[in-house]
Amino acid sequence: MATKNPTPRSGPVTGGDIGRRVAALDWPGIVSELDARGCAVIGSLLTPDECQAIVDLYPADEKFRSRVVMAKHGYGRGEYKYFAYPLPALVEALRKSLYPALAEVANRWNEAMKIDVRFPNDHAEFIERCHKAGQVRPTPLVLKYGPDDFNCLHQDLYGEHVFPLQVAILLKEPGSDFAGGEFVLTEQRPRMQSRAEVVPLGRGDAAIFPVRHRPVRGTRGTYRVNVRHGVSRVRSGSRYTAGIIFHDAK
Ligand SMILES: O=C(O)CCC(=O)C(=O)O
Ligand SMILES: [Fe+2]
Repeated sequence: MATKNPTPRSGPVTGGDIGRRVAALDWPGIVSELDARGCAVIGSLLTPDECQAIVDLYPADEKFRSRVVMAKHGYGRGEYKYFAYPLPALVEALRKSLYPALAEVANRWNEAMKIDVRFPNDHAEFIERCHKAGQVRPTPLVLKYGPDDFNCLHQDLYGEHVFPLQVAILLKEPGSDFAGGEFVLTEQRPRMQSRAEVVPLGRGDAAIFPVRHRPVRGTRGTYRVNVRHGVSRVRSGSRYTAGIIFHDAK
């Protein structure tokens, strides 16, 4: 399941190296995991220093457009903040460089699910489509969980335009920084009960998963499986994640 990035580098958190790092990933392996299971893990996409640099941004309110206290909305327990534009260089580089390979998957999936929408291979072009439709607010975010915090199963839909895949990067080390707090996906097939998958992540690992649904081939053709994601209860310590969502919000 995990595709290891062989050369994670440490160094300044500029985002300058991310494009090359993403290009060097085993994309055929990632794509075949996405097609077969709906989820793929990129091992060590970010270095520990890069993870910490994102965690360190969290208190800097000027970098964010809003803060959400999850319990207030019934979303779970814990909090998150959406970045403001311009995004930090590292986050912008991740959003831009991860997009093109995922757009190819998204286009194939939409074709399989008989959904007419197709995605350009350049993220800036897709964002222009969002902005023209009034989806102008950036969606990349940082989530922060403490003891007993959790994230209810949900889908990150923010308007008419939806890019079908998203990425979550774990920024803390399970086992030492926190316990519990597993990343969970559930899949609901038509007329069947839901099935859960726990996705094991280490610090710096990135999970790629469907925003809303994915195609699964059955005996009577391809059908849509409804997917939701969330986080189980953090048993102790502090857990942070960075979420890269490719569509913007109304
Ligand atoms: O904290 C997590 O692992 C889940 C984050 C999440 O819901 C997201 O990135 O959209
Ligand atoms: Fe989410």
